[in-house]
Amino acid sequence: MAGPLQAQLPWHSAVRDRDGNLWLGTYGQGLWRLSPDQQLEEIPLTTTQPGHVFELTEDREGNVWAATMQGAYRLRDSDFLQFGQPEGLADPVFVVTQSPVDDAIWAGSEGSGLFRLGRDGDIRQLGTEQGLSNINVSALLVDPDNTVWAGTFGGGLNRIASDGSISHFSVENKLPDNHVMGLTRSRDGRLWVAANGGLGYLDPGADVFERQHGLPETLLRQIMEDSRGALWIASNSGLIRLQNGESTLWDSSDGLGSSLVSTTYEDADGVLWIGSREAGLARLEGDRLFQYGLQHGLPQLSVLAILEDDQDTLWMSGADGLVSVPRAELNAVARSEADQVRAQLYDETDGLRSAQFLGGFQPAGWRARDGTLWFGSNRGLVAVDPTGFEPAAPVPRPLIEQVRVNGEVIAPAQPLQLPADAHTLEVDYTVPRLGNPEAIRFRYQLEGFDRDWQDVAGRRTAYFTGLTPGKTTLHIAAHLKDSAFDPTRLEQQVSLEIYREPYWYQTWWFLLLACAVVGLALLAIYRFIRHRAGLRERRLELLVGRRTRELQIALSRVEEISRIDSLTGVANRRFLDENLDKAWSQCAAKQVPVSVIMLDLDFFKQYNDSTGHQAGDDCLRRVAESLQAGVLREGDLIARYGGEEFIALLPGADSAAALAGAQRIHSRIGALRIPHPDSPVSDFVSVSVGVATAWPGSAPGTPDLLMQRADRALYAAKSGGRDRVSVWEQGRSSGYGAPD
Ligand SMILES: Nc1nc2c(ncn2[C@@H]2O[C@H](COP(=O)(O)OP(=O)(O)OP(=O)(O)O)[C@@H](O)[C@H]2O)c(=O)[nH]1
Repeated sequence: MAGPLQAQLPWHSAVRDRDGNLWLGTYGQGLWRLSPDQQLEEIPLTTTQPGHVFELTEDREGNVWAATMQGAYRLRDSDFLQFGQPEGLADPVFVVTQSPVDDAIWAGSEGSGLFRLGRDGDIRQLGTEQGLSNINVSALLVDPDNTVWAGTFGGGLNRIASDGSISHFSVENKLPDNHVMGLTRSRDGRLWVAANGGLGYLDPGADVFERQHGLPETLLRQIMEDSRGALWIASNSGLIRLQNGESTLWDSSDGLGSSLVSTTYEDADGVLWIGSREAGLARLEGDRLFQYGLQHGLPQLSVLAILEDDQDTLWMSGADGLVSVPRAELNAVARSEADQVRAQLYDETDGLRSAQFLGGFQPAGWRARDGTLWFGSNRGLVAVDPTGFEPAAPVPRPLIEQVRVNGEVIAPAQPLQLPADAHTLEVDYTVPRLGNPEAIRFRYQLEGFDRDWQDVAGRRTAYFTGLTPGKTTLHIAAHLKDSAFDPTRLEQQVSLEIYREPYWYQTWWFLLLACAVVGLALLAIYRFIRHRAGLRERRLELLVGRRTRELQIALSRVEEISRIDSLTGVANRRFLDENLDKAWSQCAAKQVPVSVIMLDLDFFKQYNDSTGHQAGDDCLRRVAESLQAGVLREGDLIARYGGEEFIALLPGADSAAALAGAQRIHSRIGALRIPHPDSPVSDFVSVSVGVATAWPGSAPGTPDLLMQRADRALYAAKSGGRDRVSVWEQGRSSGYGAPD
């Protein structure tokens, strides 16, 4: 420390910062800084009060903090050297270059003429009073002999000799136009001038400009000679290459994003970089043109000056700030090896007085011999020392400052317990970073709520409504505004576990219960339906059974009806016919005889006539009853054969048995003693009976033949006098029991 300093300053506090500066806080005499090269300067504090500095400290980001009566001051060196009006220069600066002889920086301003910044910090201004043709200096060139060429906007070209004398060139010296935009000296010694509407050149030693023909009629801005000797001219109609007197134009039809080309730069590999006012950066390698845009990671689309530092990083000034991007990354994108570059954008939040740089004139930026990069901006000259450029301090983990539920502040516990009626949740967070808080960007994501990270830029509150009950986690991440957000960088994230109580109807046990109740109800409904279906089935079965039985009864009734004679109740003729055939075959099988008794009421016509038809029916019924009742053996069949004629079928009965049966029948009917007043043979109803017997198993014959024989025997009984029994015999029928 300098000895006298102690005596001069009543210092009260001190701190040595990371750059070796000693900061001294005094009582009543403000804040002072002693640089490592022993330069002492007062650091102005914006206070009207006497400068009492009680305490000094440096934070981990390199900010120096001074505690004063009026509060705390944060003091921080800008990463940029700036020369504007406060430093004795002018705003705005169009062009900047450096003398190759004395390293002085020359700057051309709009409205304030030309400035020279000497290495000793001396600033000299040249205006019309010093002989400059115009105070809008729009093009600059310093020759190796320290001759300065200053093109102006409207006042032609000034040549400032090393002795300070100024001479003018204008359209009178065949300058293409008095609005000069670009200046360069090609390797053959020619001075080229790009002007509004044309290109001209001044050969060494000549006093009159020559016009370069064959170029498009447009606003020409900058001229650059590349390593192969071709001239490249940035213009408002595209990029023009002039080689061997021939011009070639690249414009938007060739893939350039915009035809408003503002600048060009050739890198060490011979690749041409093209800046445009509105469409970003393009890269031309041979014939291959690649246009970069925002999608490739460029933070802005205006590129007004392109410079390169020793680390092969391109620095580009634009309307929204200064961008740095490694050239290798740009190459990788152009070769499809990467999608995006990692670009840094510097603007007011990084300490720039204005982020609006100026371009279109030559040179809009200049790389000084010490590697410093100079740019013209709206607020003066900006110098960047890329080597001393500190990378941005890493962004620390965000901090949760406050949590509000339904507008009420609650303690931010882990996990955060929220009541069931938590309708709104607000979480305030920040990053404990003391320098440039605007450079921090935030994102957050609520698990199960946000599908992706929400980009909330600089907002430091997360707001949620309609939180679902149960557990979730809020993740909050911070990153620098220029660097791409990387969700895997957990060291830049903080997480807050949240548990929202469910309402009783949202609890698991209630849901379980509800499920069980619904399940049981469904089961009950199912069983009820099944029970009903079973009942109906059984009822149907019963019904079907009953109907079946009824049907069977009806059927058997029909069957019975079909075999019973309705008047007398004995079998009818159809049934007899069926049974006759059956009895015939059975008797044949058993080798037994079969007999038929055929009987007919005598003079029944007369009976009907004398007693009436009803009495005739009754008579027939009584005869049938008598036949049915015990006259025959089991297996015998009585049938009404037709009218007043009956048949008795006697399987197994031989002729003797049949005759005996016939006689029994005859006697029983006679014994009924039914009066027959008109019968010539008896006073009572009588019958004539014919009997026939056959041996189906041993003698030839048929049932029909048996019936015919019985009929013939009956006929014999009738013709024999009636009221008698007649047996069929071969050749004749014999009569028995006829009344004499
Ligand atoms: N009341 C009544 N009469 C019947 C029935 N079937 C037939 N007859 C009558 O029986 C009579 C049969 O008459 P005929 O064939 O001439 O014989 P018949 O008078 O008995 O004289 P013979 O047989 O020669 O003794 C007819 O008058 C029929 O109308 C019946 O079901 N009911």
